[in-house]
Amino acid sequence: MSNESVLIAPSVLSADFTRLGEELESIANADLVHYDVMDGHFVPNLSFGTEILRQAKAATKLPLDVHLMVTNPEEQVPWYLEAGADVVTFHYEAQTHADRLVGLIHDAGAKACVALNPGTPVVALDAILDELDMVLVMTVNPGFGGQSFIPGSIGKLRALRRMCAEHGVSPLVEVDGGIGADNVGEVVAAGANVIVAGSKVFKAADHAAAIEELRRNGAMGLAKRA
Ligand SMILES: O=C(CO)[C@@H](O)[C@H](O)COP(=O)(O)O
Ligand SMILES: [Fe+2]
Repeated sequence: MSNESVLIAPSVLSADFTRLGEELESIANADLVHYDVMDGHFVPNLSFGTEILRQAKAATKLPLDVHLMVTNPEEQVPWYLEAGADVVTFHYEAQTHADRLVGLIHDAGAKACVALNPGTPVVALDAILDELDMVLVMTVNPGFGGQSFIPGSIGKLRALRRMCAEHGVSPLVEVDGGIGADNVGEVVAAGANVIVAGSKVFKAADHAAAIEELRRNGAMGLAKRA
C-alpha cells in the first residue's frame, strides 16, 4: 500500500462565474484550483484570462493550477506567472521549445507541467520527463467541461508509470476530463494522483462533499495499485 496522497483540483470552468468568490469559498477543502485557459484556436472554445486569475488569486488560499490550452504558450506562460499561477501546464502539442519553457516556469518559482492530448503517446515526453513536476494526461479531448472519460486513458496512465520508473522519477500525474466518484479509483489505481473534476464538483449540491467523496474513492484506488 502506498503512502502517496490523492490531490483534488476542482476546475472552475464549471463554476458560476457571476459568483466566483463564493464558488471558490465552497471548494476550500480542495488541494488546488484548476484554471482552464482556452484561446479559441488550440481548442474550439474561449474561457478566461489573466485578469480573472488575478481576482481568483486574491479570493482563495489554494494554489492555482493553470492549464493553458493555447497555441502560443511561449508568449502566454509569462503572463500567467506574473498573474500568480503556482503550477503552469502547457500542451506538448502546442509548444516548440519545451525545455526552455520549463526553465522559465522554474525560474519564476512555479511548478512545471506538460499536458498530453488523448492522441499523443507518453513517449513524446521522453526527453523532458526528468525536468517535470507534473504530467497532465487529458482523459477527454480538451475544450469543454462535462465530456465522457476516454477509457483508453487507463493504459496510457500505466505506460506513463512504467516510463517514470525507467527514468527513476516520480512527477505528479494529473488527469483531467470526465472524472467522478465512479471512476476516480480506477485512474488512481492506474497511476494518477492529481484529480481534476469540474462538472462533478460544481454541479453537485454540496461541493465540499463531492470533493471528499473523490478523495475517499481515490484513496481506495491507491490501495489497489500493484
Ligand atoms: O481542461 C478541461 C477541458 O478541456 C477540463 O479541466 C474540464 O474543465 C474538466 O471538466 P469535467 O470533465 O470534469 O467536467
Ligand atoms: Fe483542464
